[in-house]
Amino acid sequence: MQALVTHPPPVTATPLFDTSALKHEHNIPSQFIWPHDEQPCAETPPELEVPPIDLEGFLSGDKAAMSRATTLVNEACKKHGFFLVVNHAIDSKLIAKAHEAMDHFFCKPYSQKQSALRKPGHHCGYASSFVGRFTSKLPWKETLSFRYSADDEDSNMVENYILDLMGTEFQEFGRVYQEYCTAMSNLSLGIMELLGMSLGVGRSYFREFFEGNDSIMRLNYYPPCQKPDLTLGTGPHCDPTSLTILHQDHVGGLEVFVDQKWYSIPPNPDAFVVNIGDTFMALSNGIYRSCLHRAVVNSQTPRKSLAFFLCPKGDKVISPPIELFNGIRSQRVYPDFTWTLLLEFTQKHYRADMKTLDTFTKWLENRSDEQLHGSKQYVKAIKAGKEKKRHDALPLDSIRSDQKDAKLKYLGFSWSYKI
Ligand SMILES: C=C1C[C@]23C[C@H]1CC[C@H]2[C@]1(C)CCC[C@@](C)(C(=O)O)[C@H]1[C@@H]3C(=O)O
Ligand SMILES: O=C(O)CCC(=O)C(=O)O
Ligand SMILES: [Fe+2]
Repeated sequence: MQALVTHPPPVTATPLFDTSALKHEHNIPSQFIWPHDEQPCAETPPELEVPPIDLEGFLSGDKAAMSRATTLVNEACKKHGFFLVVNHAIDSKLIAKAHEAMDHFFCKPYSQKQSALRKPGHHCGYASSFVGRFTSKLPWKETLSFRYSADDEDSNMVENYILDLMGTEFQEFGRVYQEYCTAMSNLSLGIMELLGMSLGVGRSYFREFFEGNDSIMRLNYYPPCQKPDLTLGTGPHCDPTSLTILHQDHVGGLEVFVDQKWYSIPPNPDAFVVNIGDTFMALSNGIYRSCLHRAVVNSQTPRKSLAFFLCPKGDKVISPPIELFNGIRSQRVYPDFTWTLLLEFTQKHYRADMKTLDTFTKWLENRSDEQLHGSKQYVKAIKAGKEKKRHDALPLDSIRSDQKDAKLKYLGFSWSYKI
């Protein structure tokens, strides 16, 4: 398992990588070169055949359209956690303005973008190739991330954040993304109705769960790279968040891992790419899969993508509705947790990849043992097999299927089995 704590190298040792400055460089710094088995395919992989979901049809209440949409979403989310949404009613002019605003920011000199620099351990702000955060397998991208809250009292959070960060020159930028994030939040609630229906828990369950969402908007800017077969714009990962609504520009580069192979997702300006994240996989009790995906770069053209990461309020307990572990799938797959804790895990302890949720579960258990019994020595003794666990919690894999009601309680999360 990867080291849980990634200490950034001492400031003096951190070489300054501005991927935009490196776009013509043929001699790529080694920190950007990925291990051979993770490097992108030499040829663009085949396109994934994904039937687009007609959201307007579903929301209209037309029985045939609703049935088709719920069936397609159920199949896609059980198989790979990815689908396309069309007829989404998002104004194409707003999408175009969001892409233009992005160019306005990323074309600024590095020194100006640096004023928005992400602070260590925090997810908001500007990052370039994540220098100082990771020491290898650096992503070939620049990003700008900020929070969006659907609560009324925070109705201008995005606009105010951007104004504070970048000044009045970016006032219009802030207005565009305030409007764009509000549109994404409303779109995601419609998709939550669809997911609720497709899982058989009703239209309102997940819609209500995410009404007051506290989400993340991320702008991805991928400069050209002269060694696109050795680097990655975004490495293979599952989003730790609940649902991602992504709009990619005309360039292409998003790839999804299905049936042990990578597939490319061709750009479609009229569609949003939607993928299930780790948190919704837990909310579905593992019935829907968190989508494994990555982004490749090219040697000619910058690529941009707008990613809206739907997240619940930080303190809501991530626990599946009982209907999802009271029948066919009789056991809980993941423990209760909060998004605040999982977000902290990805920002301070672990680089999100395709194993984040499993690693997080183990981290929670170890952390709870330490907290419960207050000693690292205890955990070390457990690991050395010198001591039995002094509480009724059993590791997930040792739960016997005949257990009627094993209550496993850890600090920070709890789960119970009703079999
Ligand atoms: C909560 C988040 C962490 C990341 C941004 C959002 C959702 C996706 C995550 C990420 C993109 C997964 C791949 C690794 C990562 C470090 C990245 O390449 O940006 C992740 C983001 C992050 O931790 O900043
Ligand atoms: O840029 C893309 O197409 C994908 C980006 C992504 O997966 C992410 O930001 O989580
Ligand atoms: Fe992602």
